[in-house]
Amino acid sequence: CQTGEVAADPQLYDQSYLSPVTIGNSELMLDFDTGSADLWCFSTESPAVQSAGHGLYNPSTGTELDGAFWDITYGDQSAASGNVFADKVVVGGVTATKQAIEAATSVSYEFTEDVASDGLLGLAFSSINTILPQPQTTFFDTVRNTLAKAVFTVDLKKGAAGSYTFGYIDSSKYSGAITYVPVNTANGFWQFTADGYSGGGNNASTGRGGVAIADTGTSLLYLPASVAKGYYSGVQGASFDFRQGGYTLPCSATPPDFNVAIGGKTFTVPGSYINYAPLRAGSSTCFGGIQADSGIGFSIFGDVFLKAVYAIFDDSGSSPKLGFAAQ
Ligand SMILES: Cc1cc(CN)n(C)n1
Repeated sequence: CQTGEVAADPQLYDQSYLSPVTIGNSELMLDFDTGSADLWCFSTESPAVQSAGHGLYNPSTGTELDGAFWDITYGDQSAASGNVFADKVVVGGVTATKQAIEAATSVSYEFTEDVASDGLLGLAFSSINTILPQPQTTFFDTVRNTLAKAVFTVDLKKGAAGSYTFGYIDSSKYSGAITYVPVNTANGFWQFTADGYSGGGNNASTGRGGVAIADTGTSLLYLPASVAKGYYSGVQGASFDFRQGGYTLPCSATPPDFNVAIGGKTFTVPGSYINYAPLRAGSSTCFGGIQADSGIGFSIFGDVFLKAVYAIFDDSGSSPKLGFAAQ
C-alpha cells in the first residue's frame, strides 16, 4: 500500500503552488489542480518559442497512445493541447507505472510566461479528462487502488511551502475535528454546498450559502456577487474597478476576517489573505482575494480559502466527500 507526501511551493503572491513530479526520467514542477483532470506538461515536442525556460518531458521513455490527443481551456481562458504517452510518474514516492502523460505541442502565452511551471497535474474527476477519443484517468485515479486509503490531502500555506499527501491523512497538519460534506461529481469537480458567509461589511449577507468547488488551481476565492459586494462595503478605500475586472483595496488596508460555514462548522479566512497582491510591482493598490463568481455558475474556493484550512479529498467510501479542518 502506497502513501506519499510532496511539497507545494508557493509562487509569487501565492498565485500558484508547484510540486516536483518525476515523469519518465525528467523531474518537472507541476501545478496540482483539483479543478481539472489532465496531467499535461511541456515536452520536447513543444515549439521552442513556447517552451523556452521550462522543464521538458521527453516522450522517448514513454509509449505513445496512437491517435490520442487532448485540448484543454481553463476558466481563465488559458489553454494547451497535444498528444499522449504512457509513462512512469512518481509523486512524493507514490508511483503510477503507466500514467497518461499529455505532452504539449501548443500552449497559450499564460503558460509560456509562467516559467516556473512545467505543466499541471489534474486532481478533479477523470470524467472531465479531455483526452479523445478515450478519456484517461488522473494520477489519483490511476494509483487510488494501490493507496493505503483512497484519499489525498491539501495543506497550502500563505507565503510558505505546504504539502499534498496521498494515501493518508496527516493528523499533525490540523487541529480539532474534520468536518465532512458530500461531493456532487456531476460536473467532474469536488463540488459541495457552503452553508453561509459572514464577516466584512453588512456581515457579507450572512445566510446565503451556495454551490462551490474546491479548486487548488485557482488563486482566489470567488463568491456570490452579493457576498463579495457586502464584504468590501466594510473596507475603507475598496471598490469595484472595472478596468482591473474586480475589487481592489489599498495595500495598506487590514481587511476584516471572512467566515465560511461548511457542514455546520465555521472556517475563518484571515483578513490579511484578502489583501491579495499589488496590481503591479510598487503599486499601493491591491487586488482583492475575494471576488465575485458572476458568470461562473458556482463559487470557487481557491487558494485564498484553502490556505486557511486542511482539506481532505476523500474517495475511499461509497461516494466522494470533502473534509475541512482548521490548520
Ligand atoms: C491553468 C488554470 C487552472 C485553473 C483552475 N482549475 N485555472 C482557472 N487556470
